[in-house]
Amino acid sequence: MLQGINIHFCISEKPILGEVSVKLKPGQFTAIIGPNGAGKSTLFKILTGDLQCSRGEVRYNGLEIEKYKSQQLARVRAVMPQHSVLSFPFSAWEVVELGALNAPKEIGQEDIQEVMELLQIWHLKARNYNLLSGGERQRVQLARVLVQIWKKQAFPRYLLLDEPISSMDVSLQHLVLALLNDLKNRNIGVLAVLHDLGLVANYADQVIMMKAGGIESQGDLKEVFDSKNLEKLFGYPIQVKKHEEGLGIMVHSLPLHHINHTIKQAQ
Ligand SMILES: Nc1ncnc2c1ncn2[C@@H]1O[C@H](COP(=O)(O)OP(=O)(O)OP(=O)(O)O)[C@@H](O)[C@H]1O
Repeated sequence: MLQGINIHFCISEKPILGEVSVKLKPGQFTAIIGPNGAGKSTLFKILTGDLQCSRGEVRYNGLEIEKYKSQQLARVRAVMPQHSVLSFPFSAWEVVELGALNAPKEIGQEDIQEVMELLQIWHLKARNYNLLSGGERQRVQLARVLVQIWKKQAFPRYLLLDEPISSMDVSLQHLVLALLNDLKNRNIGVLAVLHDLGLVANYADQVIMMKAGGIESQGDLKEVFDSKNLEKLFGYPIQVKKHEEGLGIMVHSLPLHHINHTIKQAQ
């Protein structure tokens, strides 16, 4: 299990996170959602080890993150940050290959090709990464972290992704989320910061709802992901409904002019 226990984080004595505790189980897809500035990326960076919390602790499979050597930690968790800037003109292939540096030795060229084909970026392999589109770059970065954890291991592992599909078109978003769901069978826990509530509703098992540096609710999607909690979280009317023909869950936010109209009618 990946645990964040009583995490506090301050910048120049200003609290950014206060008393945050989260649990991420292997074999589950957990989404972190919440309004802008809620502290999602800060929590994400603390869980990955990129930031140190002021108080509290992070544990991977029971062991404190500080006790792992960097190579050991790379075997237990792979991280895709929100932005990855490269100062060298690496090809897409070379960027994905970087994931193999942190992977067990048996990862081969055929594994890298398999991952790139699954993410539909094999044809981009020789292209300069910096000149790719936003959605193409995201898939290359995703391929890099998938390569890192591609080979099955006996112990639970974790894949942490900060807004991994924000630049992708709708068809690729579904392709990627379905692929991430398949990783659950490899005893991998997936944690993703996501803004698209419709996708969260249909792919996540667990949800962590964050607001103002704290956790509003967390738990099974079926239990916490409802209109009432989402309206409270975002301060905006949001409807969550089951599709009439059983084709998943639909999330709908009314356009602002309809809301203003309804308020005026009620006055
Ligand atoms: N280095 C920093 N210095 C000062 N304030 C910071 C710093 N990093 C984050 N913050 C503040 O901490 C709060 C949480 O930021 P964070 O990036 O974690 O939010 P978020 O939930 O990921 O937001 P978004 O949805 O907009 O990406 C924000 O108010 C932000 O301005």
